[in-house]
Formats: sequence, C-alpha cells, structure tokens
Amino acid sequence: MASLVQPKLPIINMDDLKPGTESWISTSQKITCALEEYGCFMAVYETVSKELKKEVFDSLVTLFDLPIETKIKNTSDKPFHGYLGPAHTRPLYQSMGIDHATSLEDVQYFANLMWPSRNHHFSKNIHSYANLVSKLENVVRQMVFQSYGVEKYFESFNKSMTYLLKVMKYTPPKPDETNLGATTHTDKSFITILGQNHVNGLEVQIEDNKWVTVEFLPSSFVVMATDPFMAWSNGRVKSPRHRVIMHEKEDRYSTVLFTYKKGITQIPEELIDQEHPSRFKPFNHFKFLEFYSKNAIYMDERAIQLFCGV
Ligand SMILES: O=C(O)CCC(=O)C(=O)O
Ligand SMILES: [Fe+2]
Repeated sequence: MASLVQPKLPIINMDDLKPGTESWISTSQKITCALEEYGCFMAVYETVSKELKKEVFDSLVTLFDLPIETKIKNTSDKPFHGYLGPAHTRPLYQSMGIDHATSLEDVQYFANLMWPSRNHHFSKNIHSYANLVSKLENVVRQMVFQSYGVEKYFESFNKSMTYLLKVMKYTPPKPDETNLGATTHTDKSFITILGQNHVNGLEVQIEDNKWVTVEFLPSSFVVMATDPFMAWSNGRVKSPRHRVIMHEKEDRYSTVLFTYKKGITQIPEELIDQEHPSRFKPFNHFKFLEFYSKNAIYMDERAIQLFCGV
C-alpha cells in the first residue's frame, strides 16, 4: 500500500558544535549520510537570531521595491551574479547578487549602488547575516572533509573560497499564469545554504517522480550539495534537483549563500579506489560556470558530467 506519510528532509541541529566533541562527530556522520542520500538537509541554526532574520527579510522587501533602473545597476562579469528580472520563462522571479558578501566593503559597494544616499542599516545586517551563514557552510564542509578522511585539504580550500549572497523575490502567480517560480535544476556553486521568509515553495526531488515540498522550521536553512561538490566527492554526495513552485498568495523572499572555489579543484586521490573509480577530471569551477552559462543544454547534474566527466 502506498504510504500517506509525506517524506521530509533530514533535520539536523547545527548550533554550538565544537570540533572533536561527541556531538561534532555524530553530526558529521548525519550530515554526510544526508548529503549522500538526499543531497541536502534542513539545518536548525539559531546562531542567526530571529531578530536579524527579520531585519534581513524586511530589508529585502525595500530592496526589491526599488525602481528597475536602480536594480539593473547590480551587474557582474561573472555569470548569474547580477540582477535577473522576470522573463517569460520565469515571470514570478527576480534576483540580485551581492558578491563577496562576507566583506563589509563589498556589501557597502552594493548598498551604495542601490541607495546613493547610503543605507548603513542594510549593509550591517546583510554583512552579519552572510558571515553567520558562511560559518555554517564552513562547519558543513569541514565535517564532510573529516568524514571522508581528507581534512588535510580543508585549509587550502578555505583560502580559495568566495561567497555570493543571492537574494530572490517570487511573486504569486496571476490567474492563468504558471506557478513555476524556478525551473528544475541542480546548483553550480560548491555548497548552497538557503533561507526564506515564512512562504514555502522550494521542492526537492528525492527519487524519480518523488518531490518533497520543503517546510522550513523556524530558524532553519537548507544545506544543499551541488554539481561541483558531487564531482569533488567522486560521486559520493548527491547534487539534488530542485525547483520553486508558488502555491501561496504572498510574496516569497529567499536568500542563497553560494560558495565558489577559485582555481583548479582536484578530486582527492583518497576518494578514488576500486569501488569508486575516477568519475571526474580536475576542473576549474569558474570555467564550469562560464561553460554552463553558454551551453545550457542541461540544467541538472548532467552539465558537470559534460564539462569534466571521465
Ligand atoms: O529560492 C529558492 O528557494 C531556491 C533558489 C535556487 O534554487 C537557486 O537560486 O539556485
Ligand atoms: Fe538552486
């Protein structure tokens, strides 16, 4: 008999974890299993306080209310890093990118473009938020590296990581309009950490034809593996397909912290053995992004296979 229970993503508490403690070790095992089975999990992370979260999401309402002439000033020479407006394939979607969002000067640069008369409040909150979320990314990456016995590569990885905070607004569909907020894809960052206001809409494919609607808990983020992370792990972690469907009548705001790795990413030799023959060649992450932006034949994990699969 078919089960009536709605499948859910694993929920893992990510607050106050100290390397070497029992809870660190057991959490490392849980997240590695979750990333291998689902490619993502829900992280409960109260380190980002409710007050800060409210400040950030309130400021996103103000940000997206700016005139289009202002929003298009958010440009970048890197693919998918600048303002993206609604298009006929995604009429409900807008996004903006704050590159190097863990640096206060870079957030201020973005804020000064949007509000030439200055908006210190925005810069301060976005900068704190990006830093706290980047700490979660660091812990997740360190734990996975440890679980796979390749922690020796962690420090050098940290030195070449860059952070993009992407912020999104989805409006509810008008009658006769598609309710598709974002089409099915896998992510092209290294790790994605996703947060939202109170409006759900993210769906993750956990098996063929089986999608879960992610019901965010208070103080939670979804941690998601990606094509480059899957390739780095030699196929161990899953790069989950996901999409956004707008069922609600309210605007949905979300944030993603995307990490990107500069230079060449090597697949650790420790992750290649008889049971796991080599599946990917070393790759340049930003070159992959460029390749993907010009050859969007596949929006899912087949893109990285095409780029650097063995
Ligand atoms: O807004 C969301 O929940 C998902 C956004 C997303 O998948 C992306 O930007 O890659
Ligand atoms: Fe995504």
